[in-house]
Amino acid sequence: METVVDASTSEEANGSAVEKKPIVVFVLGGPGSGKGTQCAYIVEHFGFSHFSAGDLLRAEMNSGSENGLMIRSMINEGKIVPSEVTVNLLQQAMEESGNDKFLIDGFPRNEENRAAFEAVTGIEPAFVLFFDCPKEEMERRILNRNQGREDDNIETARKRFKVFLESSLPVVEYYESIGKLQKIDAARPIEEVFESVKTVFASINEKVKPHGRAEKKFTLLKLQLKWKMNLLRNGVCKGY
Ligand SMILES: Nc1ncnc2c1ncn2[C@@H]1O[C@H](COP(=O)(O)OP(=O)(O)O)[C@@H](O)[C@H]1O
Ligand SMILES: Nc1ccn([C@H]2C[C@H](O)[C@@H](COP(=O)(O)OP(=O)(O)O)O2)c(=O)n1
Ligand SMILES: [Mg+2]
Repeated sequence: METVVDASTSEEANGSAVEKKPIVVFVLGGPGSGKGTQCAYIVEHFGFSHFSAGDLLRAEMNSGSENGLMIRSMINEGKIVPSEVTVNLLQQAMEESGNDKFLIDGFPRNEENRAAFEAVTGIEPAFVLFFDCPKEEMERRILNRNQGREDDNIETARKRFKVFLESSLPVVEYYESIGKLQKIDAARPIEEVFESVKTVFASINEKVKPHGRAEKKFTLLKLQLKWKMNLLRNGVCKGY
């Protein structure tokens, strides 16, 4: 499988200026495949900021915001929350982080998520990690997770698997078709899975060198400006 790295640089339309772009890695896999677990290790070893779309949605749901009830009912039905909400939360978290290397976990979960993120931020992932795990193993892990999540019950888990097959797998296949997918066998012990993950990151690390402090700040300022311009052009949620 080919690894296509958006090597954090891109040519401007006029071909002259070379701009540093934030590095985004999407982390996909069925519910319970081990995305969050592996992301914690990646953060430790490779200096990324980790944002789980599900965690951000749960925080929003518990914050008493006007979207709270809608988010809760979607999550408990195993459905995917409208991209407008999720992309906003991700964008805000990225802006506030001060980092320019992001692991986006559990996103994009459908084509709408994928297109909205790209339209709003103008960012395409450097590559996409996909944790491949049999359904029975994911089910076991979810039922043993013990994090007090309302959606970690057998009925909701089955609905989530169905949504994963119908809506998320096509996105995984899309990234495979453009050579950006890094598939990892997730049905092994945590340390073994991480060995494979490390190999993927080590091989791209040379090209995805951390930016210096000044560069980071400049990249972030440019990013914020670009997002604001995208918002002006597209409206807050039109064009999704
Ligand atoms: N490779 C693994 N083998 C066994 N259990 C795992 C493995 N990876 C994660 N787990 C456990 O499975 C559950 C789901 O993992 P998590 O990282 O939350 O998955 P996801 O974010 O994909 O839903 C957690 O309780 C976690 O400790
Ligand atoms: N991009 C996303 C990510 C999660 N959600 C909602 C729907 C998902 O079933 C829940 C839980 O997602 P989360 O990634 O935390 O779940 P897992 O870690 O895969 O078990 O959140 C969403 O609507 N859109
Ligand atoms: Mg998770």
